[in-house]
Amino acid sequence: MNYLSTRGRTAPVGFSEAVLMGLATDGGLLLPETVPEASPETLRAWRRLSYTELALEILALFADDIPRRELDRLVRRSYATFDTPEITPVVPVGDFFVLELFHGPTLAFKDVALQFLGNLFEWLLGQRGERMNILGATSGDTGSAAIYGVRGKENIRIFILHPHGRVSPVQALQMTTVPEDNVFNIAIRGTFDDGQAIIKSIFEDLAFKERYRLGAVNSINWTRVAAQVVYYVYAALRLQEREGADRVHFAVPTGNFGDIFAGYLARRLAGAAIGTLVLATNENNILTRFVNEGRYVRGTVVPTISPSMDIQVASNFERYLYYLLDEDPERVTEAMARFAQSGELRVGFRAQARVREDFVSASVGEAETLETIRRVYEAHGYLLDPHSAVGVAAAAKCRGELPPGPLVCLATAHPAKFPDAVRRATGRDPQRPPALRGLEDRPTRCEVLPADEQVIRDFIARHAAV
Ligand SMILES: Cc1ncc(COP(=O)(O)O)c(C=O)c1O
Ligand SMILES: N[C@@H](CCOP(=O)(O)O)C(=O)O
Repeated sequence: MNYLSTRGRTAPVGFSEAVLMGLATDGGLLLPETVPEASPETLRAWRRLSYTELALEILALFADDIPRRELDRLVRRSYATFDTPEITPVVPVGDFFVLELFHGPTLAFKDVALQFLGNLFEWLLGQRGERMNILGATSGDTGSAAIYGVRGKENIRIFILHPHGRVSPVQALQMTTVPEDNVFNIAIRGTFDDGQAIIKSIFEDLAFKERYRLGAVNSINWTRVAAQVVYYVYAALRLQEREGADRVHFAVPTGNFGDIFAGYLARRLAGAAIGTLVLATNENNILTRFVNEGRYVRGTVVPTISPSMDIQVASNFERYLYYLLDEDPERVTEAMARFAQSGELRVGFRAQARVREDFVSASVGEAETLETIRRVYEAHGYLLDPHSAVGVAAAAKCRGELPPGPLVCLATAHPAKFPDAVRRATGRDPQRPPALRGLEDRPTRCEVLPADEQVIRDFIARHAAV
């Protein structure tokens, strides 16, 4: 399988190169040259597979230059760190289902891809006798999941930028209490969008990227998306088996558009099993406005009680745009340049109609999020974190637009990562799982720096392994 850039000016590369390249050399994002489609017979056979077996089948479609035995070993090792053999259990809650994606080491959906990517990086670098300095930006969850994915790995150092004071206290502690000296935390005085813009700009400086052998852990990296496709297919097949459902709908709390883009690809891969995708946003609702009005207009980031979704410029939107603009890299390049300049991007009526076929969308405010946590807890004894609650609330708003069939709401983080919001909603503190106990008692390491690209470059130059 070859990977192409959304901007068309990077020579096609194989999977391993794509993993190491991260951002395409022309500043675009890598995509497989064709999206594989599973036949009805294959989907039926996949129903019998465990999560790890299914992950192997799906990842093998994308990672075809990794020997299958090695891929199998990497997949098993990655998911052995989860606290349930189901990896991503599908749990009934009233008249919908929750897909619990928080059973990995840092209690958020990011672990599903980042445990795998950490092991994959280590293996690829070991094969080549190379080292890597990872550079990432986080609004709270990618950071700790990436750090836990590579902590202590010999040939890797990791630099994570998070917005100072804009992640939850638990998220900050998860990142900054990791003692391994290959981990560097940087709290920038700015937003996640500032951090993401800085890292993309640094990756675009190919001489710097090459000199410091920079790698990406954000959903810039194709592996992130590929590994997230698995749980959509897994949940849909489980419910087809258990409920006799034809098609399963998904509600996805969305920020950087990585998770729902994985859902979009899962539907292309397993079209017969996956129905409508509900794109759920908090007050930072640029994507909802795009789906409902066809205009993608950058706003100011508003801090919310679902801080990991406090994003205005959604990185993976460019990957979706590539398909929307008929896989024409010139049009994507032009559209992205226009957006960078004016902060606005519009698509025509035909494209808008396609968007409406791909997604339904609603934006959810703070009061509705809290009310959803309270209502679901009181009615079903199930505690949602505020991000997952945005998904559940948006799905309720869009219910009339969904054809018949089971609805699965993605639970993207454990409620204990956001105890303040949960307490406000329900009057009780979520129980802390063992992974979070004692965090406050550990020493922290973090550098607070301005959101300034040159300052970040200097920091990397001082601490990177070359
Ligand atoms: C808990 C949680 N939910 C939802 C999201 C949104 O996911 P995405 O950025 O892939 O759209 C994030 C951040 O990525 C998150 O950390
Ligand atoms: N919400 C994310 C933002 C970064 O998204 P990514 O999927 O591109 O890594 C986070 O928790 O950091």
